[in-house]
Amino acid sequence: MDSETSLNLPVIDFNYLELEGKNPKWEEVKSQVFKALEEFGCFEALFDKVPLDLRKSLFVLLKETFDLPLETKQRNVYENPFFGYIGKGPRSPLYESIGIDDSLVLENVQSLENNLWPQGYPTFSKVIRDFSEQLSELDQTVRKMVLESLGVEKYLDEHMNSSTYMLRVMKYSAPQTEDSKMGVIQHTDAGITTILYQINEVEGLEIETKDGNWITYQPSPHSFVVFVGDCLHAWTNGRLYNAFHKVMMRGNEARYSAALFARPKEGYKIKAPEELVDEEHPPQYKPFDFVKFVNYFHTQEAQKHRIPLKAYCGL
Ligand SMILES: O=C(O)CCC(=O)C(=O)O
Ligand SMILES: [Fe+2]
Repeated sequence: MDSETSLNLPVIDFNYLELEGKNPKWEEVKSQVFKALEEFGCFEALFDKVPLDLRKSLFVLLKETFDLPLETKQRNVYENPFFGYIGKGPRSPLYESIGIDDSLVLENVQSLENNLWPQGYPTFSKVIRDFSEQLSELDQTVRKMVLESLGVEKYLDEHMNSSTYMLRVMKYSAPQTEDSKMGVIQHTDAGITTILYQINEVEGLEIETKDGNWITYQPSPHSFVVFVGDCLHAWTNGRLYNAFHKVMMRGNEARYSAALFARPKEGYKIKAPEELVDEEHPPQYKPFDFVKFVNYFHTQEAQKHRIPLKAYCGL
């Protein structure tokens, strides 16, 4: 691939898409989605359904949230690596985040709200919930298109019902001159899909192509980045690619982002449907439980491997 001319993510327009029934626009977008996810493992989605007001409110709220005292944020620390507050660490000294599990359910967001603001802050919960719901719509559209493209839409209900969402909001502090610029080290996302929104227009996200070039994503208030995670890569028996990505900070402004992660529910075994396994496509992974895989993913042993999923259950 010519590294000078092709270093842009595919851009796919989800505006004016009719969701009901088969129509030419749906088919056109669907084929763009599948091609992008096969080749790049991700794409930039134009999706104006999320109102700009909501995005602006989210920015204000996240600044307020991360400006709270560390002790307040740390009231939300749990053993489970998905949940709650993750503070700056030796491997990612600029990064902090808060994970809100099942953030489409208002009560879940409210319990975080009450922890952060004991006097209450209903706008926080409403904005987080509404934003999560809008992103989940885009996610469901993409996953429906993937299953249709593979001719396995009969599994759509099972596929959707066996997954759950978490919204993670993130802040990357601006590096001081002598700090490393590393925001998040290169990784693939472990779950099914990720819909990422860069809240302020501070660059930083970089995505690796199959041939080892890095694309710098140019943030825009109108676009979201959709990623295939390890579980969808495995479920499609390797047909969809799971791209490495990382965050490198530059400049002197903090960066805020939010990501909706779809992941399999605990106890659900990820196994490629039989339709996707044949002589031409031999099975690539043993069936696995996501939670057990993530526990492995966080071990030092897993970190030695470029592709932890292959080390864990590759065939
Ligand atoms: O903040 C970003 O742009 C990327 C974050 C990320 O890759 C992740 O949380 O998995
Ligand atoms: Fe990621």
